Amino acid sequence: MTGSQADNAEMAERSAADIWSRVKRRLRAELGEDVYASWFGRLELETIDEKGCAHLSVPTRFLKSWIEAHYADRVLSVYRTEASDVQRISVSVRGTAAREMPQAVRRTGEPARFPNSNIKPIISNDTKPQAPQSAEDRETNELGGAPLDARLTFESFIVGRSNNLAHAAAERIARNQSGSLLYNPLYLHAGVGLGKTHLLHAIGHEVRNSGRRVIYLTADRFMYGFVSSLKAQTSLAFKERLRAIDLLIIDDVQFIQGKSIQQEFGHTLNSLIDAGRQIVVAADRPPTELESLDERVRSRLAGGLVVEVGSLDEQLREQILTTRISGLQQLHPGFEVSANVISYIARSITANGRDLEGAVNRLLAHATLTGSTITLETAEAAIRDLVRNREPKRVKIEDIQKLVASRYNVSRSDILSERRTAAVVKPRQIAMYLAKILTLRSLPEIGRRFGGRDHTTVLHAVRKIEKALHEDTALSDEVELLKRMLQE
Ligand SMILES: Nc1ncnc2c1ncn2[C@@H]1O[C@H](COP(=O)(O)OP(=O)(O)OP(=O)(O)O)[C@@H](O)[C@H]1O
Repeated sequence: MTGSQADNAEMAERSAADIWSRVKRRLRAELGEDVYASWFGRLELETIDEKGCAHLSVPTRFLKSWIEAHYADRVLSVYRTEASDVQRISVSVRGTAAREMPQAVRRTGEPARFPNSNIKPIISNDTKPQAPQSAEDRETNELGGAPLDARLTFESFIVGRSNNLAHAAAERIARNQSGSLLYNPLYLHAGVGLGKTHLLHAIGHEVRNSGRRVIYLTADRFMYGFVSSLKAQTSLAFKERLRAIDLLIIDDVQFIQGKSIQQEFGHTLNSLIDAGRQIVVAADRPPTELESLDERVRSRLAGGLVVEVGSLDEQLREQILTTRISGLQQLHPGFEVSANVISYIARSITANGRDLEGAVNRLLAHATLTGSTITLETAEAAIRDLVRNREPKRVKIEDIQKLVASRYNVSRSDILSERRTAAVVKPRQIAMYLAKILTLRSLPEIGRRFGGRDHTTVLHAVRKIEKALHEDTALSDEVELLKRMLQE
């Protein structure tokens, strides 16, 4: 590198760092100190490549998947406010970043090259409308709606035993032109990566293609839209606009928080339903278990059709893999994956659709980087960490009690006892909270396992800790650490 090239690289690096500081400042201002500290405090910029992808990194897989699932759109849009040439972002786990970004020159300002550029970044501007085309698009933008991903349609959704009811209900609603509403709201719930968001987007596309007005919001976008309209004293206009659309889709409703926002959410639900507008929501749990939501909102959500999307069985996993691979083959004609390899992956990756997608991307990266055929051995090596790291671990209530007791210097029998001193109450409540979120046990069952307590005591503990986690960053870090230790 010549002296002036080095100077240019240094300048580019400095300006990328300045922009990144401004992006972080904006995120902090928009999301508030608590949310920022919990999720973005350790987010770093690694590099920006020549295709305009900002490669960010975090120290843990957990942070990566949380940011991807809940804040990807927001980070991209804030980034683009500061640097309009940034087209997309990708988040990796530090330490694995080098593996995932084989030729990126990290933090140098030198352009990076990505031979496997067909591996989709988590959110790309390509899937967004480039410029508002219509009044409807403008309205969607004003309301802070998220774009619909062009890949997530009914055509690309594979139907099996575990999701046929959800699929049928979604399709019925999307194709209903009769003017009378069938199920309102439609409430889909499922564990992580089982296709809820895919179905929501599919409904959105279908309804929008029929000329009706659709807005797709994630819970945080709903909260953000409402809070910023309040700040700008335009909340009435916001509500009116929201009520004027035909279909409101809200993803991840379990994250709607805050008393006034919940009230507003409840009013919005009521007035849209009363005005004959369709609502479709998705969450990671049934409405009865949305413990942090107001009772009236919960019952309104439960008042339509509630459908669970079950886990993907092996046959469904195989079909999803086959469809994804044949989609990619249109772009990469040489990308061949044998039936043996597909069934090996379908047997090995059982957790969710997102991991299946990750596995296919790994195979493609392997094939395009090495140019070699994918054998069972290469597939096994390519997905090894996905299989090992992502397999959900069964957490036992007893282990939770033991770990929390030792962390807080009390005994397990203290936790099970009737003692009510602060030194025992707090760890007991944390242990109950962890039991609720890390195991499939019901509240009454957890109560029984905590010295024969009533389920309302458990519910109280869960709510108390959930609230405290939002207010106390140190506690939130502490609980996060306990969670990880239990799942490791
Ligand atoms: N039945 C299916 N057919 C095709 N693809 C599927 C199916 N189920 C899941 N997927 C794919 O799996 C990935 C994860 O699905 P999706 O994002 O819809 O999950 P989710 O249930 O919304 O999870 P989360 O709660 O984490 O947001 C997506 O790429 C999706 O297209």
